[in-house]
Amino acid sequence: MPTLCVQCSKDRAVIVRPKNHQKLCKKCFITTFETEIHFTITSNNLFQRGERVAIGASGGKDSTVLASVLKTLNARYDYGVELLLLSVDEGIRGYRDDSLETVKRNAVQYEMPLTIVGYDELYGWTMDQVVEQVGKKGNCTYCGVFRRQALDRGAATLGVEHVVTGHNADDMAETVLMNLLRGDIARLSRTTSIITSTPSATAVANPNVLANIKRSKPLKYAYEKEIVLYAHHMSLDYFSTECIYSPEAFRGSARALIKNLERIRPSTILDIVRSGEDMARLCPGYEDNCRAGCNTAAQGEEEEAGCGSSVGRSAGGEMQKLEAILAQQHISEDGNSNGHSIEVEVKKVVTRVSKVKPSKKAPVQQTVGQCEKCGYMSSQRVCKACVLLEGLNKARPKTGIHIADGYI
Ligand SMILES: Nc1ncnc2c1ncn2[C@@H]1O[C@H](COP(=O)(O)OP(=O)(O)OP(=O)(O)O)[C@@H](O)[C@H]1O
Repeated sequence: MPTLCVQCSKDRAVIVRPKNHQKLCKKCFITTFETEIHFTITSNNLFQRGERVAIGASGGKDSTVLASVLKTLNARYDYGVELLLLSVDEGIRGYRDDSLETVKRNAVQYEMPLTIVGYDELYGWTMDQVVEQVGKKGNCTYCGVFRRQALDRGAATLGVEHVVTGHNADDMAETVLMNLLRGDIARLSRTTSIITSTPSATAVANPNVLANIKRSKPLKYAYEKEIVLYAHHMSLDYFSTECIYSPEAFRGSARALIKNLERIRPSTILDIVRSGEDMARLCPGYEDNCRAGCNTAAQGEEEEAGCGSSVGRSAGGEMQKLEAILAQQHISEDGNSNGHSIEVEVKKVVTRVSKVKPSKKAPVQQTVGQCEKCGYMSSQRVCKACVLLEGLNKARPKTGIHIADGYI
Protein backbone atom coordinates (compact mmCIF):
# COMPACT_ATOMS: atom_id res chain seq x y z
CA MET A 1 0.00 0.00 0.00
CA PRO A 2 1.68 3.25 -1.14
CA THR A 3 2.12 6.07 1.36
CA LEU A 4 -0.23 8.94 0.57
CA CYS A 5 0.79 12.59 0.54
CA VAL A 6 0.16 14.12 3.99
CA GLN A 7 -1.12 17.30 2.40
CA CYS A 8 -3.63 16.21 -0.24
CA SER A 9 -4.17 12.64 1.09
CA LYS A 10 -4.83 11.72 -2.54
CA ASP A 11 -1.64 11.16 -4.47
CA ARG A 12 1.22 8.88 -3.64
CA ALA A 13 4.02 10.49 -1.61
CA VAL A 14 7.25 10.55 -3.60
CA ILE A 15 9.29 12.95 -1.51
CA VAL A 16 10.30 12.98 2.11
CA ARG A 17 11.08 16.63 2.77
CA PRO A 18 14.64 16.84 4.08
CA LYS A 19 13.54 19.84 6.13
CA ASN A 20 10.93 18.14 8.30
CA HIS A 21 10.54 14.59 6.95
CA GLN A 22 7.01 15.35 5.72
CA LYS A 23 5.89 12.92 3.00
CA LEU A 24 4.53 14.75 -0.03
CA CYS A 25 3.41 14.03 -3.58
CA LYS A 26 5.24 15.79 -6.39
CA LYS A 27 2.53 18.42 -6.91
CA CYS A 28 2.24 19.35 -3.23
CA PHE A 29 6.03 19.48 -2.86
CA ILE A 30 6.37 21.88 -5.77
CA THR A 31 3.56 24.11 -4.53
CA THR A 32 4.85 24.08 -0.96
CA PHE A 33 8.40 24.88 -2.05
CA GLU A 34 7.21 27.81 -4.19
CA THR A 35 4.85 29.09 -1.51
CA GLU A 36 7.63 29.13 1.06
CA ILE A 37 9.81 31.22 -1.24
CA HIS A 38 6.85 33.53 -1.84
CA PHE A 39 6.50 33.89 1.93
CA THR A 40 10.20 34.74 2.29
CA ILE A 41 9.84 37.38 -0.44
CA THR A 42 6.71 39.01 0.93
CA SER A 43 7.54 38.83 4.62
CA ASN A 44 10.88 40.52 3.96
CA ASN A 45 9.52 43.00 1.39
CA LEU A 46 12.21 41.96 -1.03
CA PHE A 47 10.62 43.38 -4.17
CA GLN A 48 9.04 46.68 -5.11
CA ARG A 49 6.57 46.90 -7.97
CA GLY A 50 8.26 48.22 -11.09
CA GLU A 51 11.71 47.17 -9.89
CA ARG A 52 14.20 45.66 -12.35
CA VAL A 53 15.81 42.67 -10.69
CA ALA A 54 18.97 40.96 -11.97
CA ILE A 55 19.30 37.29 -11.07
CA GLY A 56 22.94 36.32 -10.50
CA ALA A 57 22.93 33.34 -12.86
CA SER A 58 25.77 30.83 -12.76
CA GLY A 59 23.92 28.03 -14.51
CA GLY A 60 24.10 25.95 -11.31
CA LYS A 61 21.09 24.47 -9.54
CA ASP A 62 20.53 27.29 -7.05
CA SER A 63 20.41 30.20 -9.47
CA THR A 64 18.52 28.15 -12.06
CA VAL A 65 15.87 27.24 -9.49
CA LEU A 66 15.83 30.87 -8.37
CA ALA A 67 15.19 32.09 -11.93
CA SER A 68 12.49 29.50 -12.51
CA VAL A 69 10.70 30.10 -9.20
CA LEU A 70 10.88 33.89 -9.54
CA LYS A 71 9.39 33.71 -13.01
CA THR A 72 6.56 31.53 -11.70
CA LEU A 73 5.89 33.67 -8.63
CA ASN A 74 6.12 36.96 -10.50
CA ALA A 75 3.37 35.73 -12.81
CA ARG A 76 1.31 33.99 -10.11
CA TYR A 77 1.33 36.80 -7.53
CA ASP A 78 1.86 39.73 -9.88
CA TYR A 79 4.93 41.19 -8.14
CA GLY A 80 5.30 43.52 -11.11
CA VAL A 81 9.09 43.15 -11.30
CA GLU A 82 11.19 42.85 -14.43
CA LEU A 83 13.55 39.89 -14.25
CA LEU A 84 16.92 39.75 -16.00
CA LEU A 85 19.81 37.31 -15.93
CA LEU A 86 23.28 38.54 -15.04
CA SER A 87 26.26 36.20 -15.32
CA VAL A 88 29.87 36.61 -14.45
CA ASP A 89 32.42 34.85 -16.59
CA GLU A 90 35.33 34.26 -14.24
CA GLY A 91 37.39 32.87 -17.06
CA ILE A 92 37.66 29.24 -15.96
CA ARG A 93 38.01 27.08 -19.02
CA GLY A 94 36.24 23.73 -18.87
CA TYR A 95 33.91 24.98 -16.15
CA ARG A 96 32.40 28.44 -16.49
CA ASP A 97 32.35 28.41 -20.27
CA ASP A 98 30.22 25.26 -20.09
CA SER A 99 27.91 26.54 -17.36
CA LEU A 100 27.36 29.78 -19.29
CA GLU A 101 26.00 27.72 -22.16
CA THR A 102 23.35 26.52 -19.70
CA VAL A 103 22.56 30.11 -18.73
CA LYS A 104 22.17 31.00 -22.39
CA ARG A 105 19.59 28.22 -22.75
CA ASN A 106 17.88 29.38 -19.54
CA ALA A 107 17.61 32.89 -21.00
CA VAL A 108 15.60 31.45 -23.88
CA GLN A 109 13.58 29.06 -21.68
CA TYR A 110 12.61 31.79 -19.19
CA GLU A 111 12.45 34.59 -21.77
CA MET A 112 14.81 36.76 -19.75
CA PRO A 113 17.51 38.97 -21.25
CA LEU A 114 21.02 37.84 -20.35
CA THR A 115 24.10 39.97 -19.73
CA ILE A 116 27.55 38.44 -19.20
CA VAL A 117 30.42 40.38 -17.65
CA GLY A 118 33.93 38.92 -17.57
CA TYR A 119 36.81 39.17 -15.12
CA ASP A 120 39.00 39.57 -18.15
CA GLU A 121 37.39 42.80 -19.30
CA LEU A 122 36.84 44.13 -15.76
CA TYR A 123 40.14 43.28 -14.12
CA GLY A 124 42.47 42.24 -16.90
CA TRP A 125 42.76 38.77 -15.35
CA THR A 126 40.88 35.54 -15.90
CA MET A 127 40.73 33.10 -12.99
CA ASP A 128 42.81 30.68 -15.03
CA GLN A 129 45.54 33.34 -15.13
CA VAL A 130 45.10 34.13 -11.43
CA VAL A 131 45.51 30.46 -10.54
CA GLU A 132 48.53 30.24 -12.79
CA GLN A 133 50.06 33.04 -10.78
CA VAL A 134 48.93 32.39 -7.20
CA GLY A 135 48.37 28.64 -7.33
CA LYS A 136 45.24 26.74 -6.44
CA LYS A 137 45.41 27.43 -2.73
CA GLY A 138 43.64 30.64 -1.79
CA ASN A 139 42.43 31.40 -5.29
CA CYS A 140 38.81 31.30 -4.05
CA THR A 141 39.44 34.54 -2.19
CA TYR A 142 40.27 36.33 -5.44
CA CYS A 143 37.28 34.80 -7.16
CA GLY A 144 34.82 35.69 -4.39
CA VAL A 145 35.96 39.31 -4.09
CA PHE A 146 36.07 39.83 -7.86
CA ARG A 147 32.68 38.17 -8.39
CA ARG A 148 30.92 40.34 -5.90
CA GLN A 149 32.20 43.49 -7.57
CA ALA A 150 31.58 42.08 -11.03
CA LEU A 151 27.90 41.49 -10.23
CA ASP A 152 27.57 45.04 -8.94
CA ARG A 153 29.36 46.44 -11.95
CA GLY A 154 27.20 44.40 -14.31
CA ALA A 155 24.08 45.60 -12.53
CA ALA A 156 25.28 49.22 -12.69
CA THR A 157 25.84 48.88 -16.43
CA LEU A 158 22.28 47.62 -16.80
CA GLY A 159 20.91 50.37 -14.59
CA VAL A 160 19.61 47.69 -12.24
CA GLU A 161 19.58 48.40 -8.52
CA HIS A 162 18.70 44.98 -7.16
CA VAL A 163 20.64 41.73 -7.59
CA VAL A 164 19.27 38.46 -6.22
CA THR A 165 21.49 35.44 -5.69
CA GLY A 166 20.79 31.76 -5.13
CA HIS A 167 22.38 31.50 -1.69
CA ASN A 168 20.41 28.88 0.20
CA ALA A 169 19.86 27.82 3.83
CA ASP A 170 22.83 25.44 3.74
CA ASP A 171 25.10 28.26 2.55
CA MET A 172 23.77 30.51 5.30
CA ALA A 173 24.20 27.87 8.01
CA GLU A 174 27.77 27.19 6.89
CA THR A 175 28.57 30.89 6.95
CA VAL A 176 27.06 31.32 10.42
CA LEU A 177 29.05 28.39 11.74
CA MET A 178 32.28 29.55 10.10
CA ASN A 179 31.94 33.00 11.65
CA LEU A 180 31.12 31.48 14.99
CA LEU A 181 34.16 29.22 14.79
CA ARG A 182 36.31 32.21 13.87
CA GLY A 183 34.84 34.13 16.78
CA ASP A 184 33.80 36.85 14.35
CA ILE A 185 30.51 38.03 15.75
CA ALA A 186 30.55 41.30 13.81
CA ARG A 187 30.73 39.44 10.53
CA LEU A 188 28.12 36.98 11.76
CA SER A 189 25.71 39.87 12.08
CA ARG A 190 26.49 41.07 8.57
CA THR A 191 26.14 37.73 6.85
CA THR A 192 22.80 36.68 8.28
CA SER A 193 20.90 39.50 6.62
CA ILE A 194 18.59 38.58 3.76
CA ILE A 195 19.13 42.02 2.25
CA THR A 196 22.42 43.85 2.01
CA SER A 197 22.21 47.38 0.80
CA THR A 198 23.98 50.67 0.79
CA PRO A 199 23.66 53.27 3.50
CA SER A 200 21.62 56.09 2.09
CA ALA A 201 24.31 58.69 2.86
CA THR A 202 26.69 57.13 0.35
CA ALA A 203 24.02 56.78 -2.26
CA VAL A 204 22.79 60.34 -1.84
CA ALA A 205 26.29 61.79 -2.00
CA ASN A 206 27.18 59.77 -5.08
CA PRO A 207 24.03 58.81 -6.96
CA ASN A 208 25.96 57.07 -9.71
CA VAL A 209 28.41 55.03 -7.71
CA LEU A 210 28.15 51.30 -7.59
CA ALA A 211 27.26 51.48 -3.94
CA ASN A 212 23.59 51.92 -4.68
CA ILE A 213 22.90 48.26 -5.38
CA LYS A 214 20.76 46.07 -3.20
CA ARG A 215 21.45 42.36 -2.77
CA SER A 216 18.97 39.81 -1.57
CA LYS A 217 18.69 36.06 -1.12
CA PRO A 218 15.16 34.77 -1.72
CA LEU A 219 16.32 31.15 -1.18
CA LYS A 220 17.81 31.94 2.21
CA TYR A 221 15.49 29.49 4.00
CA ALA A 222 15.39 26.82 1.26
CA TYR A 223 17.32 23.61 1.92
CA GLU A 224 19.82 22.73 -0.75
CA LYS A 225 18.46 19.19 -0.98
CA GLU A 226 14.99 20.58 -1.66
CA ILE A 227 16.41 22.86 -4.33
CA VAL A 228 17.89 19.79 -6.05
CA LEU A 229 14.57 17.94 -5.67
CA TYR A 230 12.67 20.91 -7.10
CA ALA A 231 15.06 21.18 -10.04
CA HIS A 232 14.67 17.47 -10.66
CA HIS A 233 10.88 17.34 -10.47
CA MET A 234 10.55 20.47 -12.60
CA SER A 235 13.06 19.02 -15.10
CA LEU A 236 15.09 22.22 -15.00
CA ASP A 237 18.09 22.59 -17.23
CA TYR A 238 21.10 23.25 -15.00
CA PHE A 239 24.81 22.63 -14.89
CA SER A 240 25.95 20.40 -12.07
CA THR A 241 29.71 20.19 -12.43
CA GLU A 242 31.63 21.98 -9.71
CA CYS A 243 34.50 24.39 -9.97
CA ILE A 244 37.75 22.78 -11.08
CA TYR A 245 39.82 24.78 -8.60
CA SER A 246 40.53 23.85 -5.04
CA PRO A 247 37.77 23.73 -2.46
CA GLU A 248 37.53 26.19 0.36
CA ALA A 249 38.60 23.83 3.13
CA PHE A 250 37.12 25.67 6.08
CA ARG A 251 33.66 25.86 4.53
CA GLY A 252 33.90 22.18 3.65
CA SER A 253 34.63 21.36 7.28
CA ALA A 254 31.74 23.50 8.52
CA ARG A 255 29.52 21.75 6.04
CA ALA A 256 30.61 18.29 7.16
CA LEU A 257 29.89 19.25 10.74
CA ILE A 258 26.39 20.45 9.88
CA LYS A 259 25.69 17.32 7.84
CA ASN A 260 26.61 15.12 10.78
CA LEU A 261 24.33 17.12 13.06
CA GLU A 262 21.53 17.02 10.51
CA ARG A 263 21.50 13.23 10.61
CA ILE A 264 20.26 13.29 14.16
CA ARG A 265 18.34 16.58 13.96
CA PRO A 266 16.79 17.40 10.55
CA SER A 267 16.04 20.99 11.53
CA THR A 268 19.74 21.70 12.20
CA ILE A 269 20.26 23.90 9.13
CA LEU A 270 17.36 26.23 9.84
CA ASP A 271 18.16 26.18 13.56
CA ILE A 272 21.67 27.44 12.82
CA VAL A 273 20.34 30.12 10.46
CA ARG A 274 17.83 31.30 13.07
CA SER A 275 20.47 31.23 15.81
CA GLY A 276 22.74 33.32 13.58
CA GLU A 277 19.94 35.84 13.12
CA ASP A 278 19.26 35.95 16.85
CA MET A 279 22.94 36.38 17.69
CA ALA A 280 23.19 39.12 15.05
CA ARG A 281 20.49 41.05 16.89
CA LEU A 282 22.67 41.00 20.00
CA CYS A 283 25.61 42.42 18.11
CA PRO A 284 26.43 46.08 18.90
CA GLY A 285 25.25 48.39 16.11
CA TYR A 286 22.71 45.92 14.69
CA GLU A 287 19.83 48.37 15.00
CA ASP A 288 21.82 51.13 13.29
CA ASN A 289 22.74 48.82 10.44
CA CYS A 290 19.13 47.85 10.00
CA ARG A 291 17.98 51.43 9.92
CA ALA A 292 20.53 52.06 7.18
CA GLY A 293 18.94 49.34 5.07
CA CYS A 294 19.85 46.15 6.87
CA ASN A 295 23.52 45.85 6.29
CA THR A 296 25.81 48.10 4.45
CA ALA A 297 27.38 47.48 1.14
CA ALA A 298 30.95 47.64 2.37
CA GLN A 299 30.05 45.04 4.89
CA GLY A 300 28.60 43.12 2.04
CA GLU A 301 31.92 43.49 0.29
CA GLU A 302 33.37 40.93 2.60
CA GLU A 303 30.19 38.99 3.13
CA GLU A 304 30.86 36.41 0.50
CA ALA A 305 34.58 36.95 0.29
CA GLY A 306 36.08 33.66 -0.64
CA CYS A 307 34.68 31.42 -3.25
CA GLY A 308 31.06 30.45 -3.26
CA SER A 309 29.86 27.54 -1.29
CA SER A 310 29.71 25.06 -4.09
CA VAL A 311 33.35 24.18 -3.98
CA GLY A 312 33.38 23.57 -0.27
CA ARG A 313 30.45 21.34 -0.82
CA SER A 314 32.35 19.05 -3.08
CA ALA A 315 34.31 17.79 -0.09
CA GLY A 316 31.56 15.27 0.53
CA GLY A 317 30.13 15.26 -3.00
CA GLU A 318 26.74 15.06 -1.37
CA MET A 319 24.70 16.89 -3.96
CA GLN A 320 26.22 14.86 -6.77
CA LYS A 321 25.19 11.72 -4.88
CA LEU A 322 21.67 13.07 -4.56
CA GLU A 323 21.56 13.98 -8.23
CA ALA A 324 22.85 10.54 -9.20
CA ILE A 325 20.24 8.82 -7.05
CA LEU A 326 17.50 10.99 -8.53
CA ALA A 327 18.69 10.23 -12.02
CA GLN A 328 18.50 6.50 -11.26
CA GLN A 329 15.03 6.76 -9.89
CA HIS A 330 13.52 7.24 -13.36
CA ILE A 331 10.64 9.37 -12.24
CA SER A 332 7.76 8.38 -14.44
CA GLU A 333 5.40 10.76 -16.18
CA ASP A 334 2.92 10.73 -13.29
CA GLY A 335 5.69 11.69 -10.89
CA ASN A 336 5.95 8.36 -9.10
CA SER A 337 9.33 6.91 -8.47
CA ASN A 338 10.03 3.33 -9.40
CA GLY A 339 9.91 2.13 -5.85
CA HIS A 340 13.29 3.22 -4.56
CA SER A 341 13.56 4.98 -1.27
CA ILE A 342 12.16 8.47 -1.61
CA GLU A 343 14.38 9.89 1.03
CA VAL A 344 17.97 10.33 0.13
CA GLU A 345 20.16 9.46 3.04
CA VAL A 346 23.58 10.93 2.87
CA LYS A 347 26.53 8.84 3.99
CA LYS A 348 28.63 10.18 6.79
CA VAL A 349 31.28 12.52 5.49
CA VAL A 350 34.52 12.08 7.38
CA THR A 351 36.38 15.35 7.25
CA ARG A 352 38.94 16.51 9.74
CA VAL A 353 37.91 19.75 11.32
CA SER A 354 40.95 21.94 11.62
CA LYS A 355 41.79 23.72 14.87
CA VAL A 356 40.37 27.22 15.16
CA LYS A 357 42.50 29.73 17.01
CA PRO A 358 40.53 31.88 19.43
CA SER A 359 40.16 35.38 18.06
CA LYS A 360 41.22 38.26 20.24
CA LYS A 361 39.48 40.72 18.00
CA ALA A 362 36.59 42.68 19.46
CA PRO A 363 33.59 43.12 17.16
CA VAL A 364 34.30 46.11 14.94
CA GLN A 365 31.63 48.27 13.40
CA GLN A 366 32.67 49.51 9.99
CA THR A 367 31.99 52.71 8.12
CA VAL A 368 31.32 52.69 4.44
CA GLY A 369 33.36 54.78 2.11
CA GLN A 370 34.64 54.46 -1.41
CA CYS A 371 37.77 52.83 -2.69
CA GLU A 372 40.08 55.63 -3.75
CA LYS A 373 41.26 53.60 -6.73
CA CYS A 374 38.09 52.29 -8.33
CA GLY A 375 35.17 53.94 -6.52
CA TYR A 376 33.68 50.69 -5.26
CA MET A 377 32.20 50.87 -1.77
CA SER A 378 34.67 49.85 0.85
CA SER A 379 35.31 50.20 4.53
CA GLN A 380 39.01 50.60 3.72
CA ARG A 381 40.88 53.27 1.77
CA VAL A 382 41.42 50.74 -1.02
CA CYS A 383 38.87 47.98 -1.66
CA LYS A 384 39.74 44.31 -1.46
CA ALA A 385 39.64 43.78 -5.20
CA CYS A 386 42.15 46.58 -5.79
CA VAL A 387 44.44 45.23 -3.08
CA LEU A 388 44.33 41.79 -4.68
CA LEU A 389 44.83 43.25 -8.15
CA GLU A 390 47.79 45.27 -6.93
CA GLY A 391 49.41 42.05 -5.73
CA LEU A 392 48.67 40.29 -9.00
CA ASN A 393 49.84 43.17 -11.13
CA LYS A 394 53.19 43.34 -9.38
CA ALA A 395 54.12 40.39 -11.54
CA ARG A 396 52.93 42.36 -14.54
CA PRO A 397 54.68 45.70 -14.05
CA LYS A 398 53.55 47.15 -17.35
CA THR A 399 49.87 46.40 -16.90
CA GLY A 400 48.93 48.60 -13.96
CA ILE A 401 45.65 48.23 -12.19
CA HIS A 402 42.93 47.48 -14.63
CA ILE A 403 39.47 48.41 -13.55
CA ALA A 404 37.14 48.87 -16.46
CA ASP A 405 36.64 52.47 -17.52
CA GLY A 406 33.57 54.34 -16.53
CA TYR A 407 33.25 52.99 -13.03
CA ILE A 408 35.70 55.20 -11.25
N1 LIG B 1 29.47 33.29 -12.22
C1 LIG B 1 28.39 33.75 -11.63
N2 LIG B 1 27.59 34.61 -12.29
C2 LIG B 1 26.48 35.11 -11.71
N3 LIG B 1 26.08 34.80 -10.48
C3 LIG B 1 26.84 33.94 -9.78
C4 LIG B 1 28.02 33.38 -10.31
N4 LIG B 1 28.54 32.54 -9.40
C5 LIG B 1 27.73 32.60 -8.33
N5 LIG B 1 26.70 33.43 -8.55
C6 LIG B 1 25.58 33.74 -7.66
O1 LIG B 1 25.95 33.48 -6.31
C7 LIG B 1 25.15 32.41 -5.79
C8 LIG B 1 25.98 31.53 -4.89
O2 LIG B 1 27.07 31.08 -5.61
P1 LIG B 1 27.90 29.79 -5.22
O3 LIG B 1 29.22 29.90 -5.83
O4 LIG B 1 27.75 29.59 -3.77
O5 LIG B 1 27.22 28.67 -6.06
P2 LIG B 1 26.13 27.61 -5.75
O6 LIG B 1 25.70 27.64 -4.33
O7 LIG B 1 26.57 26.35 -6.34
O8 LIG B 1 24.98 28.26 -6.64
P3 LIG B 1 24.56 27.79 -8.09
O9 LIG B 1 23.99 26.42 -7.87
O10 LIG B 1 23.55 28.80 -8.52
O11 LIG B 1 25.81 27.80 -8.92
C9 LIG B 1 24.62 31.69 -7.00
O12 LIG B 1 23.42 31.00 -6.74
C10 LIG B 1 24.41 32.82 -7.98
O13 LIG B 1 23.21 33.51 -7.74
